[in-house]
Order: sequence, then C-alpha cells, then structure tokens
Amino acid sequence: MDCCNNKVPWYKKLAGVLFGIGNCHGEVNQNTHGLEKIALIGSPNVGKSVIFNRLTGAYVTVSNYPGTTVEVSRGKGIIGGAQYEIIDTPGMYSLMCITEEEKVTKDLLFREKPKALLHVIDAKNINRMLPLTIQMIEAGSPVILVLNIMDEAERMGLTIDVEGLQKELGIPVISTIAALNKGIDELKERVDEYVKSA
Ligand SMILES: Nc1nc2c(ncn2[C@@H]2O[C@H](COP(=O)(O)OP(=O)(O)OP(=O)(O)O)[C@@H](O)[C@H]2O)c(=O)[nH]1
Ligand SMILES: [Mg+2]
Repeated sequence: MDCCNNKVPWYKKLAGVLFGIGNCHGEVNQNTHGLEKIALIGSPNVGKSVIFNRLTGAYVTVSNYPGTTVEVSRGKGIIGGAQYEIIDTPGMYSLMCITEEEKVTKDLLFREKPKALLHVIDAKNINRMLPLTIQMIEAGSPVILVLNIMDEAERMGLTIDVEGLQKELGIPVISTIAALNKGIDELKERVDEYVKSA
C-alpha cells in the first residue's frame, strides 16, 4: 500500500494521527466513531483477519498505527443488534513489547480499551499459545478465547475439552473453523453475552 501520498490535506493527516482511525491517505472513517471496540489479537497466521472479515461489513479501513509502519484494520460489525468497531491487530507472540507489532498491540489495548479481546489461537498449538491468554487474564483484560483452525486439529486426531478449558480459565472459549464460516454465529452470541454481562 502506498502511504506516501503527499496530496493528502494536512488536516486529514492530522486527524488520522490524532485519532488513529484514518486510512493511509488520511481519510477518517466516520462510521466507527464513538462505537465500543472489540479487538482481535494473537500470533501470526491463526486466522484473525479471516474472523475480522466475517465480523465486519463494507466499512473497513487499513491504516498505519500512528507513528509506526504497523497496519491496523478497523471495520464496523453488528453483534447482538449493537454496532461495534472491530479491530484486527498485527500478529504477535506476547505483550512483552519486543517487536513493533507487540508494542502497537499493547498501546492500542491500553489506549482504546476494547470491551472484549478475542484471543485467536491455532487449535493445533494450544500449549504454545495459551501463555498469552493467561497473561491477559492476569492483567484483568476482557479476554475471550477463540480456538480456530479446529478442522486441522481434528484431522490430526486432537480432541480439546472446550468446557474444561473454559472452567479452568474462567473465560468464554469458542471453537471455530473461520475459513468455513463455522462457529462464527456462536462466537457472535458469546461476545454479545459477554459484553452485556460486563
Ligand atoms: N484450515 C483452516 N485454515 C484457516 C482457518 N482460518 C484461517 N485459515 C487460514 O489461515 C491462514 C492465515 O489466516 P489469516 O486470517 O491471514 O491469519 P492472521 O492471524 O490474520 O495472520 P497475521 O495477519 O499474519 O497475524 C489463511 O490461509 C487462512 O485461509 C481455519 O479455520 N481452518
Ligand atoms: Mg491478519
């Protein structure tokens, strides 16, 4: 994406920098202004963007997070009859702020205070990815765990005790096959319940 368009008026660029919601051409997406936020976070390649596309409609913007080269996508989604700004963050492994992506995600969560964080993990690699879930639960974040790529996990013969995991962690756990649109309706229902009970 070309982010060096000098024809963008200064005030649009400023709006993008101040609010972090414009695209790289400085166009501010008015449609998500003032909406409660739901963020997708997790390691690279776990299906965050596929889930983002399932949850959002036509109004999607991609912008560089202010002051960085890291891209963040934002779109409007309707869950349980309410409109939300859905945020797709770059893949990262922890909130230790080692990579620029990790710094952006941590800063974004801190500044924008989403109502729910959907931690998307690859169901084949639960052990490797759960530490971040636990880190966020311990930090008091509103985490929902999404076990995606369940089709491949099942093909490998893995069975996951979703109920048990849910009880153990004390947070909602939902399994999905986002690529096939499976589990997305349940995910929306659980997010709706979670946000309304918060
Ligand atoms: N088999 C299978 N593949 C999936 C599923 N969900 C997503 N994928 C595939 O996984 C790959 C990565 O999906 P993305 O949505 O780009 O992953 P991401 O988490 O956004 O990755 P980053 O943006 O790099 O952090 C794509 O090829 C998807 O088609 C699923 O449930 N099952
Ligand atoms: Mg992505």
